[in-house]
Amino acid sequence: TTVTVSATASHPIPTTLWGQMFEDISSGDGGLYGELLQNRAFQQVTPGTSAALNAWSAVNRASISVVADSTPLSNALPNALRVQIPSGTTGQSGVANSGFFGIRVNSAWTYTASFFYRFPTASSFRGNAQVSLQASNGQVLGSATVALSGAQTSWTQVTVKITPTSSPSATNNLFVVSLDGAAASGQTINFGLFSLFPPTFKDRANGMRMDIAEALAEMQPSFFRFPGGNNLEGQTTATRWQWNNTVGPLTSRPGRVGDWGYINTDGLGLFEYLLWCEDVGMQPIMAVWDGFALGGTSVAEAAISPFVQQAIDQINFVIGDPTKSAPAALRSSLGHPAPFTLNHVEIGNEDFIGNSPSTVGYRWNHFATTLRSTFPQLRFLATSDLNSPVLSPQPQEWDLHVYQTPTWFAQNSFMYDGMARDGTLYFEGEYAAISTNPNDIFGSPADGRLTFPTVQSSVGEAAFMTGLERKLLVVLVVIICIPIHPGHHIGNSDIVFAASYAPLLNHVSNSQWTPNLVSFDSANVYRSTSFYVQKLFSLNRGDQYIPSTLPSQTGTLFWSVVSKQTNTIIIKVVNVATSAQTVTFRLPFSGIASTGTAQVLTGAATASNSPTTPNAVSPVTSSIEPASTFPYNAPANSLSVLTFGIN
Ligand SMILES: [NH3+][C@H]1C[C@H](O)[C@@H](O)[C@@H]1CO
Repeated sequence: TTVTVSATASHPIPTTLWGQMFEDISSGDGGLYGELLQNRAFQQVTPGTSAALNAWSAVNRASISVVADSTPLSNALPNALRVQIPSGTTGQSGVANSGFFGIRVNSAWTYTASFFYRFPTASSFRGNAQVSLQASNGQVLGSATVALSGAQTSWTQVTVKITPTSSPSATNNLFVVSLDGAAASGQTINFGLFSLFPPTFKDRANGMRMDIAEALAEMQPSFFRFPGGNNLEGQTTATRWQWNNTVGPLTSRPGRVGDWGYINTDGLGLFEYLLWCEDVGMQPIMAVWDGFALGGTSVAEAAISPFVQQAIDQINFVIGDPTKSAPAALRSSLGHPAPFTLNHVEIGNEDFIGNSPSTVGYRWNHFATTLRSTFPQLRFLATSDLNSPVLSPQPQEWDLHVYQTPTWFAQNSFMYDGMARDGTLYFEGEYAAISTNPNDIFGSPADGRLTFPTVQSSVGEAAFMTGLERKLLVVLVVIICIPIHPGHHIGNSDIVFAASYAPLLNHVSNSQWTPNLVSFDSANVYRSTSFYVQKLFSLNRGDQYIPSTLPSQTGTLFWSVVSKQTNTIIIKVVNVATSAQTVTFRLPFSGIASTGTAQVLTGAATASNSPTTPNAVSPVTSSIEPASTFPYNAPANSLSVLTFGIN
């Protein structure tokens, strides 16, 4: 295959092209969000049930139960953990939390632990609670003490620091709050809102788990879509994600039953998402709920305006003027008086699911009409099927999703070339090769579903991504006597402004969806082969697109050429075949450097990075010798990023 590369760029590469899609799908609580305790505040549980005690256990004969406290910690957190220390107990007695399928104990870290407590009945008890991290055999790995008083009948919070003395490799450790059984014999204490945080990314209070945050930041994403995805929608209108329930003190956050089968604490809330975007250098692509819940209910047209108002308030929390808007004033009071960066707001999620198409017409109309007139500087994304039904007002931007086979992705890198050129922009908001079975994309692993990305699925995605990066061949309508300046183009600009793999992140011990870009357990982060593809594209995105001979749409070799600051050329070559192939580039540039680098991701088609083989496949860097006629031998199942200087 010979590829002729143009001497001049045709388009700028949108700075937002590569980024991340996030929702809490075994990825927020117990994952990116730094809180290490599961069910820390007994949110959304039914007192007296065993489910209410999820992740909690009694230590040394204490009797424990979740109660609806007669004087609740807050309106948002009505439940308390009642602990009764039995009479005649010797040794430490109390409660233990097992975390999210484990708790990593690291002696290099200082943990911050806290809880609220009150004595429902005043007592003469004065004594210490021991707050500790313990191995499963009871060995104390780190601990601190805090004085409790039986005179304390109203809620009060205590906080301690714990620096473990060892770093066991085992993660089946426990967080324990206990009292001396003899001293506390017969005492009853109510506890609420426990918390255990390790150090966080950029040391943010209520922040992100460092190793996961660092892995995500390593990809240098330019945007972050949140809060969903399905998890925006709620199974019912009442359980939808509501921005105002996710901001302010944790005692004001009731949590919600999420859309992936577990309770969300909403400790990772709108303000944390926005600070996270700033910390990583991403702009938000923020969704607002648009009147459809996944259980199938749509808000009636006549009842929709309060929900439109809630979306206005959510947007004003992000960008409003604190002197004019209460939500903006709330943002300011939380420490961010300046507006956050926000350019794109998505209205709903997947408004093609179930019966949502039957009501998306009026729902979109009300949300888009009102929001566009309220915030003319923002662009709003539709997420229904493209122009089906036809929406009014016409969407400025669409979020399209595709989950398919590796072969589909390899053969559909021209998907956007046929899109109408009418100024509409596209966000490929969710895409991933998730199954090798075209007849059962969303099936089980036994039926072709991937548990982790494989080299084959990742390379298929890479082929597709060369198409996202490539802009439509510019059809230059030469208008007589209007000189076309080199580098300028008329008729068409890039139409894909953003793309993100989905889902981004999952806990391997409790997945709701596979495969994912990054996986983790309580102590490790697993970067998938698709993560490396995303990272290679993101870190080598260049700033100008350079046209070249088009690949064959159904071939097995794909490429895209970009330039960076005019003096660097980056060629991405994808070979989805199971044998190596040579592609010869005809390079018209002057001053081609004699050496350059190749970063190559390749391996056996079914190879994956996983907990058992965490580093099976990662990019390997070697040198290349580019020239005006430059043959490159692309390995089987590979993405190669070739970089060299020109002048
Ligand atoms: N069903 C997928 C589509 C939806 O938007 C996401 O929540 C799911 C996983 O990425």
